[in-house]
Amino acid sequence: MAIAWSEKASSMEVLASPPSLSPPVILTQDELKKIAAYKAVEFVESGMVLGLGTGSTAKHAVDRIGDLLRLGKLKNIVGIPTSKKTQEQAVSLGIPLSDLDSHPSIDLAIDGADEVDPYLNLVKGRGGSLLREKMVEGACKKFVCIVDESKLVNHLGGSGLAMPVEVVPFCWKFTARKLQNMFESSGCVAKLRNDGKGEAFVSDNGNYIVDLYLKKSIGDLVVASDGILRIAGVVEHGMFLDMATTVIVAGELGITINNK
Ligand SMILES: O=C(CO)[C@H](O)[C@H](O)COP(=O)(O)O
Repeated sequence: MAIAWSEKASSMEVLASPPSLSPPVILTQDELKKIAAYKAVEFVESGMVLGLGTGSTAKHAVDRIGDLLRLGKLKNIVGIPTSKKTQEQAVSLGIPLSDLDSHPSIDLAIDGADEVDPYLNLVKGRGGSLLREKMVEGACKKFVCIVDESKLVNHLGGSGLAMPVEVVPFCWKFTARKLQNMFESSGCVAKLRNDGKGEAFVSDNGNYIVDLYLKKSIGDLVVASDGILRIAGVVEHGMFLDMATTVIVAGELGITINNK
């Protein structure tokens, strides 16, 4: 049976509230992201192999890990970055890096998300790194997702923002049309993502991203996922179903930790 975040909220523990000050402190979205990220880094222990996420929320976590390494509070960390951008950030912070070939089992990954439903299914990839994120986070014993409360939705696609699908550049219009037709009854419009300079956005893997905009729920998520992956030309999609083991949500009322 479908549930909504508002129903779930009554059963969630608020772990930390901002201090009660007068006048009330309004935290920015970025401050909330940082609070969630710092909380997640409390799960990190010396000696761990860590999946390092991508995006403005994950960036705070990577910064924090770098700080703790520099201060000697964490030791012997190996990071597995989920994008070239995170790789550059981690190198600049002196975090030792490796890859899935050498470290096929990861202790813990920390990453953001674009949407989180009440079952802790996610949409990821508005930053364009969904393939590497799915590979790394799929290899994790624990995947802690960190979001501010604006990312909570009652069903995936519910924010009205993009549901990303990574496709090969070859005949991308053909693939985009197939995707749009597949979700026609959900009012789907498929658009090629651009890089903001008039060209197609190209992922770290040399692929394009087709963003699906949905007016209605796409129904059964496993059926939708399987359907998308059966289209030749699709590399991966941004639905992360049953992957997050914990979602940390930072909001004006404090932090909630939601475990699978
Ligand atoms: O999936 C992602 C990148 O591919 C990001 O984690 C997601 O887009 C959230 O980004 P942000 O933390 O900047 O809101």
